[in-house]
Amino acid sequence: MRNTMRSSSCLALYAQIDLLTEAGHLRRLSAAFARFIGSLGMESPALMAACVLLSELEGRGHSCMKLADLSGAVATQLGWQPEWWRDLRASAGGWPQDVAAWRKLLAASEQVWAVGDLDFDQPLVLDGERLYLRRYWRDEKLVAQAVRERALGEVMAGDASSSIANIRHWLDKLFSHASRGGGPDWQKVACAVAVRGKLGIITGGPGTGKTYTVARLLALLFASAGSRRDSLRVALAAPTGKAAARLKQSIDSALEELDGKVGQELPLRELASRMGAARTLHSLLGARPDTRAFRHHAGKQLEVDVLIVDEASMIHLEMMAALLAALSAHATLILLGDKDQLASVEAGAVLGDLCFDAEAGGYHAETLNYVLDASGISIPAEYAGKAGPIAQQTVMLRESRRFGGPIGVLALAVNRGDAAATVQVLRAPSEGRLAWMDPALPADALQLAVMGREGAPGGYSHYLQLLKAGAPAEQGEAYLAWVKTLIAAFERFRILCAVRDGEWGVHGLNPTIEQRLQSAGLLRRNGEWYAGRPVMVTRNDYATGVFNGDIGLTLPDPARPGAMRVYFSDGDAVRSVLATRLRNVETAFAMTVHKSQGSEFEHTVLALPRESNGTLARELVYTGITRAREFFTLLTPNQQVLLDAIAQRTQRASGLRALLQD
Ligand SMILES: Nc1ncnc2c1ncn2[C@@H]1O[C@H](COP(=O)(O)OP(=O)(O)OP(=O)(O)O)[C@@H](O)[C@H]1O
Repeated sequence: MRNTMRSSSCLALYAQIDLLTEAGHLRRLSAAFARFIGSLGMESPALMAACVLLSELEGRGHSCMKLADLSGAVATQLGWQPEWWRDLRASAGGWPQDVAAWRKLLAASEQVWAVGDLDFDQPLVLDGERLYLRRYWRDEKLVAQAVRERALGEVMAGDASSSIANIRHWLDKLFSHASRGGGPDWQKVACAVAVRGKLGIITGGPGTGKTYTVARLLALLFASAGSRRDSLRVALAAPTGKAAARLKQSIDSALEELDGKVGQELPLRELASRMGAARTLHSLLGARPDTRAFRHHAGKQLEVDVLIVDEASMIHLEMMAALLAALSAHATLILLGDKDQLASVEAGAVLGDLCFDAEAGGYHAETLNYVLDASGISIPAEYAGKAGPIAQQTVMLRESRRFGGPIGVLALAVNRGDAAATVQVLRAPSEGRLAWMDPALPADALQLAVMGREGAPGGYSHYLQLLKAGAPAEQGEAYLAWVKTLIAAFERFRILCAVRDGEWGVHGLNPTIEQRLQSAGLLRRNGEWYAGRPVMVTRNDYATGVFNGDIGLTLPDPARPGAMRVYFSDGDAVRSVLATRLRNVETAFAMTVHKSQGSEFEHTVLALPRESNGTLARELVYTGITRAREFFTLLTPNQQVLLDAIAQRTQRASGLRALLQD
């Protein structure tokens, strides 16, 4: 009886949810989630609608839903058409008027734990004016508490004055040059700040020297470790294998160069040789098949003293919570990343939240005095302020060493949201560095794939011609050297898409590029696994050791005539898997901007779709542009989509920022 009554009040809503799901506007998961919550207690249409919206927002990376957004902003966040929103509201019958009414309704629901009330482990959590899935609420609390404790914790153990003198000695040695722009040397400041506590956050755009700085920070940490120097355990990690390999390579070469500089005083080369390979966060934490739990956690922490994590913008909330739980209180955590890049695909915008004050600085007098003593640098008064504890341990690098020229200017204009300047840079002469195809046709993308463009020739022919020239006759090392050359040539060019579906999405472009390369005589497709097929792994596979986002090239197996293997670059090494063993892969001539994070290509092409779907934002365009090392080409079938994207910032609902600032 109760069930029938319960369901009948929600019949119209469920019918509407089903319609929206069938039309592809809702994830099937969202409807199932709402029904599941409904099965746990009294169903009310407004609660069920809130569940559907919360689940949709989670799918877009939001860790919670602000009740204030239920008056309409949610529809914009989801990129919904006005009529979908209108129909959903109408089918719910009454829609709570305001935040207070929503709070009252949710707090009275037996499926919701209103923080402060008795906790029955309900699946939904109402914290102030935000509604959460319980695990995200828990993760936000954990991350906030752990980073605050680190930032507020012990600074400068031992005899502080002698420690500071030692830091000053080493910083002067490691940063013997003057800052180029005449302003403070933020790289030196970043090292001083990071070495004083258990948390250091270094953010900055591409080429601002994050890795350059962290190599010096590492030397400084060794130098300040005193008698513990020889046993200092340092681990390097990043969200993807590729980013981890890049981090390791850059740190190794920077330490090599520094070794000459520091001389006998610090056996840097020897200390660095004990560091081991950089790992993905999954591998560092000990991911296990078929479970979200890691081998390392609060009860079995990582055995490291210093953990350096690159590309931190890609770390999602759940991963950051797991990482912080697994890191002991005595260990130093250094996060590197570009706060303005796209946030993780999964929920959370952790680096963005942590770096909220990074641009302004917001340094307390205590921080300013410490930096002056430890580095001799007087941070200008405009960066003084009253920001929270995390900001005191955060430094933004502001001068790009590598990323000057038109691409750098374009990235800055987009990052500022300056549409006029963006169009101006795109239209200005750039000696071939930049090209803007507007309005673009899919044929332009195909042409770029086959031969590049004027000023940036090649496209995918770079590696396909090498492939055509053939493998060396010998197997073994000679074959692997050839594979490495091919992978490096493939990595020179890439087409990035803002979306997955449609003619301008990866699903549309990949098959047409394949066909075009074939008709140009650059590819010989004979079946699914043909020589030269680039693939991206779409799901972690522990059996074959390949992970979501890994990119490999399909090539003949030299040991087995007729068989194909997929070769993945692994730092300096190459590993391979028999092609037929790879189950979750897709062709990767075109890939999404999201998946391109942590990679750079000599020539990057960014293709925007014809229609704005409301979710394209500035961070996506900025991330796409900053994947280009030498040449950038923008394809816009409709210029307005670019302008709309630049005008829109990704605002992910999260309570983390507020928790960090308390
Ligand atoms: N202070 C400096 N003096 C001289 N060269 C520098 C300095 N800082 C950075 N560089 C050089 O600038 C280039 C870019 O630096 P680096 O790779 O560290 O930047 P990054 O911020 O880590 O870039 P990415 O965003 O690609 O990770 C490197 O070649 C590096 O050696």
